[in-house]
Amino acid sequence: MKRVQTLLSARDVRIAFVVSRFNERVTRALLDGALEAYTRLGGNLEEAWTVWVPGSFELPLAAKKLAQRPEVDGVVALGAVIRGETPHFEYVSAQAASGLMQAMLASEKPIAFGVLTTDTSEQAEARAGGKAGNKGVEALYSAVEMVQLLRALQTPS
Ligand SMILES: Nc1c(NC[C@H](O)[C@H](O)[C@H](O)CO)[nH]c(=O)[nH]c1=O
Ligand SMILES: CC(=O)[C@@H](O)COP(=O)(O)O
Repeated sequence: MKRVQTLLSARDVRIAFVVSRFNERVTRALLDGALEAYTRLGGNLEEAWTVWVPGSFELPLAAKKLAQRPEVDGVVALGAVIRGETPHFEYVSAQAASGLMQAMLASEKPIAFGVLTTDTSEQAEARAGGKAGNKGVEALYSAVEMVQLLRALQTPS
């Protein structure tokens, strides 16, 4: 049985970060976690793109453009969509997720989904470095692992 074993390392993995400015206090905490994890894995922040967009609805377009750059191996997309009084939450969160998936498949580069979709601000803060962890860190780990996996799969066995 063929298997792929990857030791998580970002030493030669160039990750770009795209972040929603909406709910910036939460999204900056997601970004801080992701950048710290990237550094811890050996990533070079000096060469890393960090791009801000108005909201999560705009993440897919910027993520796709970054993924299409030859010097980018993978993208981490970070946002916080917090339910309000109207169905707007459903549309923003669903299209952000769908758009990022389409961007990943079109670019054939990993685009990690680090977008919180919560009912309350408290739930969002708990997932951005609080008691429920940091989804930005999880998204970074996913992006690095997928870059390494795709490289292994492209290497003749
Ligand atoms: N309500 C939230 C938004 N709304 C803004 C949209 O993402 C978009 O920027 C606007 O509709 C203009 O196109 N965005 C979030 O990221 N989080 C929210 O809670
Ligand atoms: C997710 C959203 O767009 C939300 O913040 C908007 O709030 P509201 O539904 O009260 O307009």
